[in-house]
Amino acid sequence: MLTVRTPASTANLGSGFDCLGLSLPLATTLRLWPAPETEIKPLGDLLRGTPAGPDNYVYQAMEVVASAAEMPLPPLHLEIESEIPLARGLGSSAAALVGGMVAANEVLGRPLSRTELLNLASREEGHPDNVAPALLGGFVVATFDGKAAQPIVFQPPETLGVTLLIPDFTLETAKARAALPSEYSRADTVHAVSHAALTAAALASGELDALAGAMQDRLHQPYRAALVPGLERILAGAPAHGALGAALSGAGPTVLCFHRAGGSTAGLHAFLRGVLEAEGLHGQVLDLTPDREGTVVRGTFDENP
Ligand SMILES: Nc1ncnc2c1ncn2[C@@H]1O[C@H](COP(=O)(O)OP(=O)(O)OP(=O)(O)O)[C@@H](O)[C@H]1O
Ligand SMILES: N[C@@H](CCO)C(=O)O
Repeated sequence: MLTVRTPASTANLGSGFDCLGLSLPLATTLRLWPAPETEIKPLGDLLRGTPAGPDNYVYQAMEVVASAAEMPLPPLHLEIESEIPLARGLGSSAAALVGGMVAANEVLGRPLSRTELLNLASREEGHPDNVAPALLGGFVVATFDGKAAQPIVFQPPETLGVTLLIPDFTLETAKARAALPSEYSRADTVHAVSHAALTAAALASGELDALAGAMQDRLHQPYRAALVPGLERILAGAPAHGALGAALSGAGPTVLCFHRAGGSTAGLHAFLRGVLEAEGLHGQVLDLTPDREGTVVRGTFDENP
């Protein structure tokens, strides 16, 4: 049996819109083996409602690789399980896409390189900031010119912890992107470039006290605040409650706070829950440490379970 495990990811980290991403330890897991006819089984509560046929996003990702490699997929059994809540800003679509692509590449005997897989996934997603950490793990800075992605991966400091506030409601990325303006002033552009660069430098150097200032953003968060009740209050108040910095995770509605790993996050949790309750919303607050491995493949397609 072939098993492919692909992590969740948080993109943007403030101003690093479409170019910064961090891999997180929740994962989507695919299990595949040969079968007389193709069968697709999404399992578990989080995948309820996702298609159990060839229109499933994971299988569509597999077909993208088959088409690029000009090789047909054999009939197969595909089980999909996920710990990543859908449409919450935690890279569920990137994990499904990258997992499916890596799985197809394994099934077909690895016709594509990792670089080719990353380029294909970036083209499908439109930007590399979730797919690159989903494939490569760790913290990724990546550009994308519409054809090829150029990633640099490094491991975040051991002292970096992550707190997520994951609301119960969903927000499709397409809707959250539609809320953004198509043009920005020079001042906002300079603000974005400088803050994204400073965020990357803070994470690369371990100068974590710079994060609160570095993670300021004028590019997407102000426009998405209307779609995420409580966002502005959290971004303004989190540092006073122990966060090193805070940002909307990807397209939202999850909000990400960094904290010092090993330190108490009780005050931060109480603050985040208080904002959620004040907005009349429900959700969960989770402490995690970054994923460092990216997509992991185990076993082979030849072995039946
Ligand atoms: N494991 C999966 N199997 C099938 N479809 C999936 C799976 N994971 C995600 N999807 C599809 O992707 C959609 C969510 O993608 P979307 O880009 O809106 O959000 P996200 O990837 O969770 O968040 P973000 O891109 O902001 O991090 C789901 O509604 C579903 O259609
Ligand atoms: N950079 C993307 C991440 C979500 O896919 C966005 O914020 O829209």
